[in-house]
Amino acid sequence: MSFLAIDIGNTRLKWALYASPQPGAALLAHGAVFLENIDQLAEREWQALPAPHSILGCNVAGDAIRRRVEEQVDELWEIEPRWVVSSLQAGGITNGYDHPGRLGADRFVALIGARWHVLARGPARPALVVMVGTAVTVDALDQNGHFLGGLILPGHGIMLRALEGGTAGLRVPTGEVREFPTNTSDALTSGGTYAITGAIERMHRHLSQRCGPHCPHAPVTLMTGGAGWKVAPALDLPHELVESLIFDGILSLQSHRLAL
Ligand SMILES: Nc1ncnc2c1ncn2[C@@H]1O[C@H](COP(=O)(O)OP(=O)(O)O)[C@@H](O)[C@H]1O
Ligand SMILES: CC(C)(COP(=O)(O)O)[C@@H](O)C(=O)NCCC(=O)O
Ligand SMILES: [K+]
Repeated sequence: MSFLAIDIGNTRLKWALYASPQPGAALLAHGAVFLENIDQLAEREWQALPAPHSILGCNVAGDAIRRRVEEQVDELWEIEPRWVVSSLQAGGITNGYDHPGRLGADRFVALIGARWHVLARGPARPALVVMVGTAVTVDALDQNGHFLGGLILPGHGIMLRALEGGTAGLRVPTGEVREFPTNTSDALTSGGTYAITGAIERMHRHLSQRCGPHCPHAPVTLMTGGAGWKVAPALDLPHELVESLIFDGILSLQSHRLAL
């Protein structure tokens, strides 16, 4: 009953083949390709994979990309991939967005993955769910699994490209994160990093204040996304890098679906 999970972001398509559609299932294979290379998935990354029994994906890169990925699946297997659509509730969370269907599917499954991690470890507690990708999202889940809301801000790459494009003097190599940057490269890298960590620290404060009085457990901060490792060292909060968070959410959703 192997299961293929697909996460399509605005920079890369990530995929993971599991032995079965349950959280904690054995990981058989996984990979990531930049979006410009998705038309080679069938003849490269997926070519030697055993046919999965089911496929569930989340996509925030638009319908054209989704159709191109479906063509790659069709080239290899007789399976219709299913795609996550954000909704009012699923996988143990409730969605407080004004229009629940408009929450990015990757954010939605990351929240479900975070809820699974929280409950797998012990008593229910709030969670701050940070995804550092093309964009950065900082989402707040209360101790009951209710999504309170979240921030969207530019990822490092977009910030730097915006600054390069909007100025004459900021085309410089990447620098280091410093408390008091003394050159352009360090100033840009530190500015971008602290914009991201500052937003995370601010949302952590909001969530702690919201849930503090009647929740014995402080929020847990779970970070994921391709650039998470770059930001984590500068974050002034206890946190955990969970590379598989989105896939954990997709697995949880698929297991609920099969349980219905
Ligand atoms: N191999 C890589 N090459 C370039 N950038 C990478 C790589 N791996 C991770 N990144 C970083 O992670 C970001 C993409 O992360 P990812 O989580 O895949 O984004 P998305 O989900 O938006 O597609 C890039 O903007 C870059 O900062
Ligand atoms: C915010 C995002 C662009 C993040 O995408 P990513 O950085 O993972 O490519 C994506 O979650 C999205 O398109 N959201 C829809 C709008 C919203 O969530 O409000
Ligand atoms: K993402």
